[in-house]
Amino acid sequence: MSANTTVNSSPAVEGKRYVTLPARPEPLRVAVDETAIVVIDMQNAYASPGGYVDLAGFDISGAAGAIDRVAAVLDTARKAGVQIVYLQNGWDPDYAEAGGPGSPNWHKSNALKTMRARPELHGQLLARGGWDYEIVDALTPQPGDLRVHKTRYSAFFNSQLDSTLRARGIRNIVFVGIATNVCVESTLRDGFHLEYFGVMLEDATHHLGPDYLQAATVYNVEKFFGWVSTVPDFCGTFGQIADSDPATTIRSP
Ligand SMILES: C/C(=C/NC(N)=O)C(=O)O
Repeated sequence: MSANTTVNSSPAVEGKRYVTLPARPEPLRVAVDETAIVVIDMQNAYASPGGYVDLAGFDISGAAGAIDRVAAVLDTARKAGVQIVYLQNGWDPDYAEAGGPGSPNWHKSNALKTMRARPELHGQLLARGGWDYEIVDALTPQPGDLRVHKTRYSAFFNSQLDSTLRARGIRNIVFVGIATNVCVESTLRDGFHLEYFGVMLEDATHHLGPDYLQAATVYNVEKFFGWVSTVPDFCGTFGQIADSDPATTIRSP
């Protein structure tokens, strides 16, 4: 397929609204009501000073800009009638869901490691019900948005995400959130294997670690697992339609 040929994620059906999102490596034509925004872990843990990744020593200076750009995406999506699904990463307050020493998560989770190194933080990081687990104030979910809890990096693992999306006929997922190279990429990859068309808005994501990790995920998504687009392109495309706007509806010839 040539680099500029538009990819259709589903056959055209009369009465449905379609848009063509500029993306790399190809523009992607999607049905609006088969598309969801999946907001990965825009929680205080990952995006606020004093949250888990800040306390664990990661640079979160890029998170504030990501919050603003995610807010713009969500505003446009709501006006276009696109379903929004918020993922929240974490565990029960007793950390039973985190797994014990028999789980690799217990050994690799930087939140758990930080709490073991600083016992005064025990019970505060990524615990459901606490400030760290909550979505940042600027992105508070609105009526009609959905929230899905997850306990590992991939939002598809042991969660209700797949059934939540399938029940609503979603085939296309537009990903925003943190961290590009961990939970965003893990979820987009698993989505690919579950037959979802994944689009990452590169400027509405933020990575953890060196800058080359953002570039690496962008490369992986563009080359192997999905499509890469931007906030201006998403807002420019979906901003042209309002909920139930007939202008983009496919009609029989
Ligand atoms: C490192 C990390 C990443 N999470 C994410 N939301 O990408 C974690 O949860 O510990």
